[in-house]
Amino acid sequence: MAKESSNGDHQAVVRPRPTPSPLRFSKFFQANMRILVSGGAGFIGSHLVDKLMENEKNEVIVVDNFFTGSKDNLKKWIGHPRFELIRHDVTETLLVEVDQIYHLACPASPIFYKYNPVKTIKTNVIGTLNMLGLAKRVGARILLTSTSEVYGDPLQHPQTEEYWGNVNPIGVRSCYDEGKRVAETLMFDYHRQHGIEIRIARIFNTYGPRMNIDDGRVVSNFIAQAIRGEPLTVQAPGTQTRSFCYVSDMVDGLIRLMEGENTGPINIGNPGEFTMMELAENVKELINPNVPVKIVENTPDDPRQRKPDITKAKELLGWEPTVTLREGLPLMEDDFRQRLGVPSKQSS
Ligand SMILES: NC(=O)c1ccc[n+]([C@@H]2O[C@H](COP(=O)([O-])OP(=O)(O)OC[C@H]3O[C@@H](n4cnc5c(N)ncnc54)[C@H](O)[C@@H]3O)[C@@H](O)[C@H]2O)c1
Ligand SMILES: O=c1ccn([C@@H]2O[C@H](COP(=O)(O)OP(=O)(O)O[C@H]3OC[C@@H](O)[C@H](O)[C@H]3O)[C@@H](O)[C@H]2O)c(=O)[nH]1
Repeated sequence: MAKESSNGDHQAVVRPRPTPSPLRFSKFFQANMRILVSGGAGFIGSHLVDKLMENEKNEVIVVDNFFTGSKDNLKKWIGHPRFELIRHDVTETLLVEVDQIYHLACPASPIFYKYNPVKTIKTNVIGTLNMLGLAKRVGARILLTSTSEVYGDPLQHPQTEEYWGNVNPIGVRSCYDEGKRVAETLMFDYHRQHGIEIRIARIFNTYGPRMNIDDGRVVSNFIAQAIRGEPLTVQAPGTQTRSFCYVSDMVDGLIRLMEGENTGPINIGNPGEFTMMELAENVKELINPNVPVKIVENTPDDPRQRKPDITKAKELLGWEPTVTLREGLPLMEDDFRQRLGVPSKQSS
């Protein structure tokens, strides 16, 4: 049933949507788009919710188990008539009626996804199965936030979507990277077998306000350390690279992917590439030149280089990032200073 289109996208014969509820034919019915965001209390999810809520035609339902997310991230929407927040673990089934599903639920920081690896796999596999089952039942379009980690420790640089990756199946990161690879497989199998409308975003390292202060990822660690006047902990050797995307650019890319006609997978990330030593130098220069850099031990299987090829995103979504690292870091600093209660020298 599946066809390959000229741009290499897979297109299955889309099955007809289930008949809408009779309420939809009522003259009083307001034809809103009802959108489910799993993991919507987290970092990227809560920014996505803010953007979706700007459109008065959208109703947003967030489900989250609050493992790494928090109600605080959504406090401005709690009680809003177009918004609902449900404490729910995606490894359990969910019965709601929605038109679109953004499926983000999954811990993203290595220290959190390694904390309970079996649970991380269950979230990726059973959680994605449950979301796909829901999409199939109600005829919703579903977007999965996959990751650049599906490329593992990449032997191709920069990474294009055609690259199949170099992933350790039995390592300490496997619960996450192999989990996301299975999640992508499930998405395509539901698409080919059941005609579900799918979208897959391969997200590269994203940063911005609202990241947990103790999230453990490198940008949040360095900014919190610089504000507190502590050494910046560069994990050895410090020559490993990452490409950092500001969260507003990411949200824009995710919505374009959902609204467009391409299944993906599509890389969404900022191609600006930095070594961890260069990132530390930028944070020092912009936030606190007095903090030292301290080389600390790394963790197993840390990818040595990572940079997205975003040709597809540019061509198919008309998307490219607009916020540079040096513009984004100070925006995140303001948010961290507020939450840490440490005003900048100028404002104190
Ligand atoms: N931020 C990045 O750099 C990045 C990069 C690649 C992919 N991603 C993906 O984007 C998504 C969001 O990442 P983030 O950075 O916002 O992380 P995050 O940890 O801030 O958000 C994840 C959210 O999912 C919730 N969650 C976790 N397990 C759940 C479960 N079993 N049931 C219900 N809710 C659950 C958490 O409580 C949290 O609110 C994740 O799927 C992640 O894999 C993020
Ligand atoms: O304090 C720190 C933390 C991390 N690092 C280094 O910074 C680099 C980035 O580490 P992070 O923990 O921020 O994130 P990673 O790139 O390893 O993984 C991320 O990849 C993409 C997403 O799927 C996830 O958000 C996350 O898994 C690594 O090389 C790590 O060794 C430091 O040098 N110091």
